[in-house]
Amino acid sequence: MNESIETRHAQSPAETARMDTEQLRKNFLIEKVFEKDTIHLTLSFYDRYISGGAMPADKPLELPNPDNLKAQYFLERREMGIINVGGKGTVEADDEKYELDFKEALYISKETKKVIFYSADKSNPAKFYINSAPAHHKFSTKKITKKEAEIVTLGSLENSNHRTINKLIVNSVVQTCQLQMGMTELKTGSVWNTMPAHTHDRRMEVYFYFEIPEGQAVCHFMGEPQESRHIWMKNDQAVISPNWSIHAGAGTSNYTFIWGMAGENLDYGDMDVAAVKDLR
Ligand SMILES: O=C(O)C(=O)C[C@H](O)C(=O)CO
Ligand SMILES: [Zn+2]
Repeated sequence: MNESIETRHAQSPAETARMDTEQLRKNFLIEKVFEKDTIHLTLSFYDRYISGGAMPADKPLELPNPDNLKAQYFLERREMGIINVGGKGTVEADDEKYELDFKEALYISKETKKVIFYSADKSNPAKFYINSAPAHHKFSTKKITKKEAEIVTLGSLENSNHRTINKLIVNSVVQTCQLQMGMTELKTGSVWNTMPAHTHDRRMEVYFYFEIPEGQAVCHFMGEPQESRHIWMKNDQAVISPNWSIHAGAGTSNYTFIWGMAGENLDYGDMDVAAVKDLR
């Protein structure tokens, strides 16, 4: 089997507050995103968001058509965002080929029938991190590099949260139905992302942590702002954040993460901020 799709049901804040470590991890953590010559996908019932990874090495990998979608093909009613977090690779979307280098992104429009993933060098395979949401309009497929991204620098070294937010798939850069994706890079010495933390009832979100150095980890905080829980994350793992949950993390070193979200609007700034002094 070179593909898998797992489903995750939506959990309420009250259920989540009663979960132990194992239950939290089972419901929200996505432990395995990348495996050589395999596509792993997780379908969350928060906004029917799909996240996962494709890592072609010895052979190209074709995007499957999971039975859960009951569609003629994966993107019949969906759009997709991809960010390469590995070696150089190519994504073929119908008859167009897009070369993606490390940290380059691709938005693929609804109604793209065939998507194939290739690596340029099997000894340094591409790792295509994939997010997908339901879509109701066909926009244009577009490659996005950091040059086209909207870039914002936030935080400070004094607050251990100096970071660069690369907004890659946002409505000022590319037209999408509901998908937004970007990548936040923490500066050396800064460990906190997304502080002050926030929720956004209008959208769910998935965080994918990478560039965590060997032997280090990130402690991801989730839950309602006054009822928080934590999940320890290793390199190349993702975590689902419900609309009602904060999503922030502190690492034992600096690191990079990809955020992806979908829901009611395309307004990146639409956040309900939880002041640090009020967190519990
Ligand atoms: O470090 C940050 O701050 C983020 O990257 C925040 C995410 O982009 C986010 O949560 C958007 O809603
Ligand atoms: Zn958010």
